[in-house]
Amino acid sequence: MLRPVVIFKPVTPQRMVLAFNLHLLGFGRGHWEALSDRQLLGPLGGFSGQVAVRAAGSCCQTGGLREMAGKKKGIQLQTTICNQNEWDEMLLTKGVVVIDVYQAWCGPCKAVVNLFRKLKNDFSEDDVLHFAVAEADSIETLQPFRNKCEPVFLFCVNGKIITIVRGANAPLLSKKVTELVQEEREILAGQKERPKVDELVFLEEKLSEESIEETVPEEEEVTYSVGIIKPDDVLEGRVEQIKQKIRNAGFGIAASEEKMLTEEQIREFYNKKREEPDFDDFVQFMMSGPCHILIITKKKATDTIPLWKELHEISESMPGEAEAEETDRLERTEESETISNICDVPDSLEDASRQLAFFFPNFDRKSTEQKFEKTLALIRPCVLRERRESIMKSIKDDGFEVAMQKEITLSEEQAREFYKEHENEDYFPALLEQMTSGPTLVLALTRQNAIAHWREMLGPKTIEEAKKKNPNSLRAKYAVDNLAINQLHGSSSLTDAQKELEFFFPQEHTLALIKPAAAKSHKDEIMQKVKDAGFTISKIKEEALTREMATQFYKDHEGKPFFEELVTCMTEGPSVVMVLTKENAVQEWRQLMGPTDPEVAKESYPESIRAQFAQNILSNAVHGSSNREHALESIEYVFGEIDID
Ligand SMILES: Nc1ncnc2c1ncn2[C@@H]1O[C@H](COP(=O)(O)OP(=O)(O)OP(=O)(O)O)[C@@H](O)[C@H]1O
Repeated sequence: MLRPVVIFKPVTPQRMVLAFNLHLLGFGRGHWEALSDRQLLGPLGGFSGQVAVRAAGSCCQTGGLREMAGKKKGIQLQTTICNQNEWDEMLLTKGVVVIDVYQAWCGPCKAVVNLFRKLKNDFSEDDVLHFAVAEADSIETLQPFRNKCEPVFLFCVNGKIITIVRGANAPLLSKKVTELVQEEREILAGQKERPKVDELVFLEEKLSEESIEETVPEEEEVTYSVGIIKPDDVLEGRVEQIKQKIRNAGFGIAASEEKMLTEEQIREFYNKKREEPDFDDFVQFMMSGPCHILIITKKKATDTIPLWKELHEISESMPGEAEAEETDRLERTEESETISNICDVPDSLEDASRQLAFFFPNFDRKSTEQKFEKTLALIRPCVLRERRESIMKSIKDDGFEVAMQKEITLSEEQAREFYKEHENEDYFPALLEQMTSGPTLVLALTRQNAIAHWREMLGPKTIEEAKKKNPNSLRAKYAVDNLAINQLHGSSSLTDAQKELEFFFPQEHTLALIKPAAAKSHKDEIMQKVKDAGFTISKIKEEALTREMATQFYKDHEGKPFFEELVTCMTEGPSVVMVLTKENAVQEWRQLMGPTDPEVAKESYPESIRAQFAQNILSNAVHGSSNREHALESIEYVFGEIDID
């Protein structure tokens, strides 16, 4: 897994001294209580050899949130660790302790309790397995886990936190527990030496949601091959068509470069053909003009080389001329040319690796794999009117996701601001005129290497150059007669992309509230939806609204027949109140909430929160600010003047 979560460091002498002192002071054995339910909790004994549990109700916090599983039976499966002292005390426990680190607003993870109970039963004879819960906010050591939506399980073995599982991943939790308990058994039975394990140190930055989202998951691992597009195809302008064909066949293109190959490079790449009679002529031909060299990628799971070999066998041809709607034509084939005539590739993985190092010595696989980027794309007014569908198809076909989009007619002031770096250019007046002439489609596009890839699809900046050098590029294909301004824009660097995305999609805050009935029954599911939709939870608290607060929220409805009932419904128990942050947060949260009436929501937007979790129109699960001004007003009302940014 590439997810960077922790670094390792040995346990510090100070920690050991602290633990030892706590033990001397009587923390540990005296402070924890053993329970007599042997089946559930193991045999009685000294602290180091017994299940460490606290009697129900001894926790420093009370209330529904902190109800432990198993309370109904009068015993707790999981010990509650309330503060740093108790955390340090827990570290004295011998054996394996599985700690559910939770947030106050969502409580301990209920989904795993049955699994833990089963594991406890399975290993009841060993007395080496213990379970605990710890609220991230009340323990300094757990500071890096604060304000996270996902449950986190830490594994403490013999006083050291040695591993971590994120999410209520039952199979993984079960596997880890089983492995660790079995190892403990062997160690206790003298069959195995205790292995030297480093303790985990939690790093807040590395645990941030962003770093997780920006990292390519393991299953996305890719393999690489080098492809060469020959000089005649380059000279006759077929490079883009060939690349498109390669992408259509399910491959990615991580890099591409036009260059004159040296004789040595050609002989090296085509080494296998060296015995063929016309090999020298072929080498001369390859040196007759620039080639286009590609790094072709394929997800590892699908095995690059065999698939690539299959491509050699597919009898297909490329279309002749470039035309505006040629994406469709690319799909049509004339049965004459094999793909191996279009683009040459090595035969084996070993060759591919060698060629990659040979042609692209500086190519950094790791950084390429991890560059999952967002870029800004503009489709300008003239072309948007005529060719919207076809451009959107090219975007989707090339593996882009549209993360955000809006149509906007720029005012002259906005256009001047956006293009201020171009204001001394000859084309500036024409650009202003074009950008203010009607709606522009603004897109935030995501995929691996989005910035470079989108620019590559766009082609050269001027229409003249695009038509000459890359007639299949989008700027050439979608040029508008008599207009010198190209019709599509893409950010040129990561910094530009961030700046431009911020210009069109500024980060916004909204006030979101989970109403009392839903907070009671569906909090976890709703929080998961918030997280899945990519919101940052900038502030959160759980509290019962006063009538005054509820009236303030819904002041626009005062006097309506349902108003009193609405206020009652809003004050009948604790709500979860949040500041959600994202580009376009107000609108996106309202979209995720769904229509006011859950019956309508079920019809028109069944995935929405209200469709899934609302009871009725009054108790309709969630509330959200209706516009930016309301959002700022309500945020200040609930959280005071806060600096969220
Ligand atoms: N006709 C109605 N009958 C009963 N309750 C209603 C009715 N219309 C609105 N409500 C309640 O008043 C709340 C505020 O109404 P509004 O029209 O502002 O809906 P909304 O903007 O979708 O929801 P919210 O403001 O809660 O985010 C709704 O969430 C709903 O609970």
